[in-house]
Amino acid sequence: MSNLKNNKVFKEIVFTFDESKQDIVDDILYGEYDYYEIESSEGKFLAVVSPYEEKLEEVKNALTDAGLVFVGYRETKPEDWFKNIITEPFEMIEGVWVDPEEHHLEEKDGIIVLKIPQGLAFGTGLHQTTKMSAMYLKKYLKPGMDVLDLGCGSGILAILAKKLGARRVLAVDNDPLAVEVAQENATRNNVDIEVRWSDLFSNVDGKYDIIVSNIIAEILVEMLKSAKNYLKEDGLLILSGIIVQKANLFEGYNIVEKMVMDEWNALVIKI
Ligand SMILES: C[S@@+](CC[C@H](N)C(=O)[O-])C[C@H]1O[C@@H](n2cnc3c(N)ncnc32)[C@H](O)[C@@H]1O
Repeated sequence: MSNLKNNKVFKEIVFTFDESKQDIVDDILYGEYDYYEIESSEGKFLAVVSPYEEKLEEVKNALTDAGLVFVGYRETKPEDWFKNIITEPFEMIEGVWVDPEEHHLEEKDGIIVLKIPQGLAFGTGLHQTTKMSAMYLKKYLKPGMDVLDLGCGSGILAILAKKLGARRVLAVDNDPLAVEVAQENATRNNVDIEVRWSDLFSNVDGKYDIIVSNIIAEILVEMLKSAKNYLKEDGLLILSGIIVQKANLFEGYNIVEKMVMDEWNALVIKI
């Protein structure tokens, strides 16, 4: 686990839980904040946590404007923050296991094991949007391909891409903490991938057979405007993190394939 977590206390904001607002909540928080339900004797609550305190104020206002009722602040240590999260290995998608706590699973008979501890970056392998991206990587990535993971979070997809036989893998994120965590996870998984800070393509070089990007719909649409410059001929985009209501933002693109899990869409696009 990142040394950034040691002894650190994080601020959390707590709201009353309102199931009817789940889509709005996902739309505001997805990809940038950790958020989870708390059950207590007084009912259900929604807690939002971020290593960046100033961002919490912004999100507090956005959620209040969306009609959620703010209850108060709490302090949480990573041990508490992560305590509801799975520590046992689990099969993220067929043939790909995630081992959060070094259980030393063996990679045999074509099984891939990703060692990804629960951490401060998104990408534990539990979220539908990560799973759909992983399924498409498994389907479309052929050994020797070059892959860009744009918005790498924990680095889970970049590490998977390398283990599926990719040649060059570049993983970028605009959150410095994610860059640090992804670097640590690359070392932990003993894979040779490049990890660096980049806001969309600002620090990306080269051309790729596959660009995989699991970010919110609006940012993906922005990304698509210049994606062609970073794709090889016949290159593909694997996009995920698209909430169903925003799928229409991708009308007009050449959609090769589409998958839906709960309220999330993933698309394979050719441009
Ligand atoms: C939903 S997480 C995806 C993490 C991981 N790839 C996965 O699929 O589980 C989205 C990531 O995109 C990053 N991100 C958001 N906007 C970005 C931007 N403009 N440029 C680069 N990364 C961005 C966030 O910091 C976050 O780590």
